[in-house]
Amino acid sequence: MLELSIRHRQGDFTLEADLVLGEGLTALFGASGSGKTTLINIVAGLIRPEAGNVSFNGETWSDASIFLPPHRRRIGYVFQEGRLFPHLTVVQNLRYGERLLPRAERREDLDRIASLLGITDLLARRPSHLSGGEKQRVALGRALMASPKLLLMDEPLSALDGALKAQILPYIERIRDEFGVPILYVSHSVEEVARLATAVVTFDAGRATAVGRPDEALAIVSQASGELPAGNFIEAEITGHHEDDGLTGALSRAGPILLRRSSLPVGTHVRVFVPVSDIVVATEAGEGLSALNRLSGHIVDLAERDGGSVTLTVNCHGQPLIAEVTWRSCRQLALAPGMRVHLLFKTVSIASEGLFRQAPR
Ligand SMILES: Nc1ncnc2c1ncn2[C@@H]1O[C@H](COP(=O)(O)OP(=O)(O)OP(=O)(O)O)[C@@H](O)[C@H]1O
Repeated sequence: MLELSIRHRQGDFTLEADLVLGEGLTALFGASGSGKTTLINIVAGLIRPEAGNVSFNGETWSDASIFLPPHRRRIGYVFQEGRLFPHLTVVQNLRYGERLLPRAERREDLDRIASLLGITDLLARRPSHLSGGEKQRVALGRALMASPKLLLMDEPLSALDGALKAQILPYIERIRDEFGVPILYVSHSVEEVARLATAVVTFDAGRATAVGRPDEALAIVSQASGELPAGNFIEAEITGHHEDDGLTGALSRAGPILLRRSSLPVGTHVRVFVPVSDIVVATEAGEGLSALNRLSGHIVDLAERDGGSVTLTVNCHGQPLIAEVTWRSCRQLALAPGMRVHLLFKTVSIASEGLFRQAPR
């Protein structure tokens, strides 16, 4: 567990963070210049914070009198561009990762890591003979070879194009799921956060805030980034594939959901993205509608927005969902906090890119 309570000023900018981060992958998300890299550098021991403490699993890394240098923290660091050593082969780059470790502490097996990352056939090559995606997989392998207690990834995919990113994401998922090493992951991409994060910290002008559940954080993140329309991320588990009509069923806390046919196996945990604008609010469960998805819950919040609309937050059995209606609909339906409503959306509102596979729980 990483505990961080710090304040650090650099020029006109001040970073403040009071965080407790556990297992899994914590995404650090925020606008450019909001302090994500500064936080990563403080954790890595590259910056000593002006005030406060950093500790990991009970060991103090930084306080008023202690400042552990980076190599004593056992951290793996993966940068935007892999920063491989050009004169070393892939296998030598991987071995370099463990050079600072005493022999007795070398836990990682090179063959296992190479096979996990799909780089076994590349071991004899030099970085100049690798693609961008292959280089980044080697960089991940080198970080793992150091048997790190914590992995820091600072936008590891941002230098890659969309297709390459999609190839690397499953490897990062495997690291998250199979290594049991906590990961701090800086990203500007909602898609990466939706797919990878088990926790989210948002950054706003130097203020770092842990946001409760990832699905709530993602609603904030997707709105802030403009990358996706405002939407809901519903956590669900694939329950079955309906061969007769080509649909896939999933079960969320809010109830069953029908998706377009997916190739994900039964039991897979997913986050399902449903755009706010695709949700229809009804006070009665009507018949004769084509929308296959009908979830119900109680209104917990009504917030007026610019442009004559109202944002509703509905608690559907513990799954918060956001919908937007016009003021006119809000008045006509007499929507008010505490009222029970039904939320309808079409299966086709869930794009195949809006289905994000999750770590098993
Ligand atoms: N050495 C420094 N001296 C003074 N100001 C600095 C220094 N390093 C960074 N800053 C400022 O601190 C702020 C936070 O920078 P940081 O790199 O942590 O942001 P970030 O959220 O990682 O941004 P990006 O997403 O663009 O990488 C910025 O306003 C930056 O200009």
